[in-house]
Amino acid sequence: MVKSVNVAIIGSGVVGSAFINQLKNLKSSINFNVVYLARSSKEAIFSNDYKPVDLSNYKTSPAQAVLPLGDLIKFLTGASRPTILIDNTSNGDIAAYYPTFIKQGISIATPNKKAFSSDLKTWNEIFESSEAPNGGLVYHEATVGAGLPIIGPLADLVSTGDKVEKIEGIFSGTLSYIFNEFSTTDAGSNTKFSDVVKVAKELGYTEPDPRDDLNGLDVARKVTILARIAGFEVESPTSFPVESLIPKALESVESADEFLSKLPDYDADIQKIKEEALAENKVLRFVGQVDFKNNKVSVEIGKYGFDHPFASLKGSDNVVSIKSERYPNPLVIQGAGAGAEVTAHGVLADALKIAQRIAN
Ligand SMILES: NC(=O)C1=CN([C@@H]2O[C@H](COP(=O)(O)OP(=O)(O)OC[C@H]3O[C@@H](n4cnc5c(N)ncnc54)[C@H](OP(=O)(O)O)[C@@H]3O)[C@@H](O)[C@H]2O)C=CC1
Ligand SMILES: N[C@@H](CC=O)C(=O)O
Ligand code: NA
Repeated sequence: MVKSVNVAIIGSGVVGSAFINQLKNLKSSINFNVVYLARSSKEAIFSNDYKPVDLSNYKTSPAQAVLPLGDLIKFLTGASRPTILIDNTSNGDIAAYYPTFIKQGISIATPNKKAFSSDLKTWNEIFESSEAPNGGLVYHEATVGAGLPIIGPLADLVSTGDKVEKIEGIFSGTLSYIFNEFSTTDAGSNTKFSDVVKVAKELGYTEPDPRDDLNGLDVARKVTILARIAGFEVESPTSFPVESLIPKALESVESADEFLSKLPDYDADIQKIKEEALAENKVLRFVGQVDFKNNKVSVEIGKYGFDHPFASLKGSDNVVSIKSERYPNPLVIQGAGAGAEVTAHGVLADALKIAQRIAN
């Protein structure tokens, strides 16, 4: 008999629409029955008899108001099959509801960092609920380095007894792209910082509001997640030093659009820092670090010599180096760390792993 799982998808933006497309073309022995699709924060497609949502025309199909989260849980647990919730939003309220979903036996696959990088209490609640009998499973590989295999391998090292000493890397696809384009070894380059920020947004690398990348918080969230997996009890992503690239005068600007329109006025400031680095034969890179020996977690802009591996990164590449007892020469993982397709495949691969464990 063919095994099946029910799937509820929230969000059809940059990552969500790529996810839906990949799911539509998935060849699997397990049947993924999409019973709920919130295509925006207002509209959802579902029917009370759990009829599969037609993914070929979800953008135009008749829709209803999205279900409040409590009602969504009732709807999903009312079905006879196990359910995977795919949260393709960056919404904090949905993230705060994860423990409730999991306690009700609903599994989660998501690229949304919010739940895993807020307070430590929520982190503990999520994983304790997941390990309890009948708890839902939780996979979140795409919360760090998009589809790159970082969380899985790090968790495997730790669960088999390795001791992590240091994790260091470039964890933002957006900031990698921006600095790879803006701060190069080429003294003749006249690329403007604000122009590259706009391109990074157009390419789908940024958070819905690019200020969440530029203020360092997105990197701080990823560093928090990796530190916690490695056993470092980080209280929150604001409990350690995080450098921001937002000009002081623009900190209180209301909208992302207004911020982007005013950013060119401050190009000269970051241009000066770049030129100072260039005079020392160095480039600027935005780096996160967890250093167990020195009990230090940090997120900051640094200067790196032309021959440093960070200096030759391309595009939106992330690179993470994990130094441990077993890997005194660090384990290094590198590749595209943002973008619709690479993120969606990370989420879909997680959904497949869950389905293989729970489908019936
Ligand atoms: N883009 C990338 O390269 C990567 C993204 N991620 C993560 O993936 C997630 C999605 O990012 P991205 O696709 O770029 O973001 P988008 O803004 O493009 O998409 C978010 C989607 O979620 C919807 N949404 C928001 N709140 C709700 C809600 N309460 N109910 C239903 N739908 C809702 C939005 O609808 P509406 O427009 O109506 O608000 C929109 O469709 C984020 O958590 C991000 O951090 C992770 C790795 C890489
Ligand atoms: N905005 C993020 C998206 C992935 O997490 C980034 O640029 O890395
Ligand atoms: Na990843």
